[in-house]
Amino acid sequence: MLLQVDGLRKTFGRRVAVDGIGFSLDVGEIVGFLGPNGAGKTTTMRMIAGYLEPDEGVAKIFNIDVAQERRRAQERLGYLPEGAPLYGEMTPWTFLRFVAETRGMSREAARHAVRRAAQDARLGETIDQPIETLSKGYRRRVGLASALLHDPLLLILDEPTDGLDPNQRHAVRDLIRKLGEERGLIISTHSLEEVEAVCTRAIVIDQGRIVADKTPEALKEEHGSLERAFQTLTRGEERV
Ligand SMILES: Nc1ncnc2c1ncn2[C@@H]1O[C@H](COP(=O)(O)OP(=O)(O)OP(=O)(O)O)[C@@H](O)[C@H]1O
Repeated sequence: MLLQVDGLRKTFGRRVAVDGIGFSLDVGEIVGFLGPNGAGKTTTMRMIAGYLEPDEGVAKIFNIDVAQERRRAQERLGYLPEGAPLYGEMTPWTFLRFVAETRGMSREAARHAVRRAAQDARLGETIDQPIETLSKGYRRRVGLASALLHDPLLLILDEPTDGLDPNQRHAVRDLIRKLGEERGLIISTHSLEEVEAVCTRAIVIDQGRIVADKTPEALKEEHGSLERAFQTLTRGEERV
């Protein structure tokens, strides 16, 4: 099993952000986290990626407990946070080399890893262009490439197509599908169309809990459409 999550729980003050989330994931699966604003998607992803400690529960990547052996677990996953920071004046090449070296790779290994990640993220000609001059779509690909540098089998992407125009969205979705062939992916999205287009499984989260975990087709069949499923399964109350 690539990823096993059991009973994850996180509170911030009196607010329960994640309230007992559990699921598992295998290679070849692309899981979409769906849910209203504030449902707990990002908090769950951050706990799985080892950037936030759960109050309760465990996440294990290839049986490695993320909270107990954070570094070993993180070597096996790539995480693209929402609005990941990039250094605008650097080119993707220098930025990715920098990230690879801060990850402890030798110069030679870093060069090799950057070349492969740039190829996997389809950076093409933009590799030598300052990041601040790139379109949002290409900047997102630079972020993706940085998550792919160490060739992880698990990828966690927080709203990877948010803010992109339809063409760029299409291109990044193609990329996600391709990456998902040999890896396990979790993406969060507010786009039901995206879930239908790329996800093999949809996990609907509401108020910190999983309220559905099935294929997009099964959700559609049960509720008539994904939109209806979303409306029925989530309470739609606005959270801060
Ligand atoms: N660091 C924090 N401190 C306090 N509250 C937080 C913190 N991070 C998240 N929360 C709260 O936890 C709840 C879940 O937030 P989270 O960001 O996980 O939701 P989300 O499903 O990713 O939402 P969105 O779709 O808006 O990105 C929200 O009520 C949020 O305000």
